[in-house]
Amino acid sequence: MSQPLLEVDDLRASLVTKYRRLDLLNGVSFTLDRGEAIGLVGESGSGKSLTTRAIMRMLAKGFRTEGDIRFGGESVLGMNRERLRRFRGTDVGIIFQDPRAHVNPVHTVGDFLTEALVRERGVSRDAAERRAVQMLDEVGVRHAERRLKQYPHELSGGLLQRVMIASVLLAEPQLILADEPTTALDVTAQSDVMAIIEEQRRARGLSLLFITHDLELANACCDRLAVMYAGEIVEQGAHVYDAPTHPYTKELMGARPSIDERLDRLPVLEYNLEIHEELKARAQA
Ligand SMILES: Nc1ncnc2c1ncn2[C@@H]1O[C@H](COP(=O)(O)OP(=O)(O)OP(=O)(O)O)[C@@H](O)[C@H]1O
Repeated sequence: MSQPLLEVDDLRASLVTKYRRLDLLNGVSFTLDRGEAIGLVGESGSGKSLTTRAIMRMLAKGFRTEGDIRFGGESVLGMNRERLRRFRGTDVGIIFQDPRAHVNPVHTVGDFLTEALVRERGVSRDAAERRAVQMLDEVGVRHAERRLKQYPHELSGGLLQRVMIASVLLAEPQLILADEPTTALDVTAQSDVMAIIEEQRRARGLSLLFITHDLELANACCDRLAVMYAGEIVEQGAHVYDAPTHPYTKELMGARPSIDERLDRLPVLEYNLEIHEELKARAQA
């Protein structure tokens, strides 16, 4: 069998202060193959974001990380500063919940999209702009050339999230890490943005680590689910949604929104049509 792209093995994170030690991740283990999507699901505070920050070595000072994280067989915890920069900037693309918190408000969309290409890859400004326009087009941003001249505050949240997706794809990563990428958006933008991430990921054969509290959305987009509770993965696999075994997963299933709400939120993709048809039939029954 080929080696997984990402291996997380007995990951532990604790916050150590002068007076106490808080164990927040208690032995998280999972693997992600090339081209595979895994949904890391759990309620607020279960440890999803800490897990992703630990993978990216972005935990704040005071955290102690133990365990093993390998990317393409290489230890992430052993990466030197330069390698870590490439890991974060090129190997892995991160899409965050709130795009506004991750763009410089005084830089244009064009500057944001072309900066890394020009500075890190030596691409000429003209060529970088052409690539940016093409990528915006691919993620469904119309009037792309005009958008390059605009500032983030001139764009809606959904549009800005598409710009973030374009910027991630321009770096040609192998893994996309999406941390609640649609939570801050309105319902229509949510399903559009998720559909774009999914289309692009599948077209490019990328792996996806999708962090969400939304079990249904994760099930619609991912090959496997891993359910987190209190800093641990309590259950994982391809059949978690259809046949949950852990009481906490069953509880999460019970807390799902109504069928109508669920229909609105799911991205309408070809491979999801079956789920939509089933939900519609149940709504009409
Ligand atoms: N800097 C910190 N100091 C103290 N506790 C922290 C810190 N960061 C996270 N925690 C705690 O770690 C636990 C896991 O947090 P984490 O942010 O990973 O949860 P989450 O599942 O991503 O939730 P959410 O969906 O709300 O982001 C929570 O109990 C949180 O309060």
